[in-house]
Amino acid sequence: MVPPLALDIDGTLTTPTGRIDPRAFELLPAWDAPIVFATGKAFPYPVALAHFLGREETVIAENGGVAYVNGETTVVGDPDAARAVVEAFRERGGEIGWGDGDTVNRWRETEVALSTDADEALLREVAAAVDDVEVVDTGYAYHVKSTGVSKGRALRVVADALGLDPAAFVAVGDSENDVSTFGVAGESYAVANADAAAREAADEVAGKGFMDGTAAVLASLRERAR
Ligand SMILES: O=C(O)COP(=O)(O)O
Ligand SMILES: [Mg+2]
Repeated sequence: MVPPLALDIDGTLTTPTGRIDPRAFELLPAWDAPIVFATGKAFPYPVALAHFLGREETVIAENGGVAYVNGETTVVGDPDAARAVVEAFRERGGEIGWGDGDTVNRWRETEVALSTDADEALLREVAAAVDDVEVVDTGYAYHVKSTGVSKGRALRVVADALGLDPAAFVAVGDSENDVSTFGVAGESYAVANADAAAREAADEVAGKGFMDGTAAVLASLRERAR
């Protein structure tokens, strides 16, 4: 039996230019165990991915602020604290950096994400003055979120709802927002493009980056299950 998976999206299932790698559509629909899509993106993104892969919509969004399993949504964290930090950042001249429309934050319920073009030093300075709020750099965005919220915590909630031991999961990811997942899953892999925090936390670093790395991990898990 192949193991259940906790898969990060950006940097892990994508190409270096941020598209979903087409191999996701070959490898994931037939995976014969639960897959949890665990992302920093807002709730609709992993739901849509699962939906269009024909998988159960079992997802962790907003770095653990939102979890969805068996039709039930769990929301944790303090969005007001995160929004207050971003408001103070703006008052001091900072810009979120997504331009008009901002679909990145439109459906976000528990945290705020800023472009990597945003003034990181100013953001960190403003956030440091507020209790229980932190800035997480995924390489794709700066996330302003409650400190207690993490993908790993949410994975415990989701695994419990699925009747699985979190340690039964194999996790694959690429950045500091995956470190908590790696701590909860029984086995963890950082893809080769991963940041230092993810590489350090993972049981193994894949020889290849992005979906090349993830596909190799999945192939070896399938091989082992034979
Ligand atoms: O939204 C981000 O910043 C990163 O998303 P990810 O957790 O799927 O890599
Ligand atoms: Mg990622």
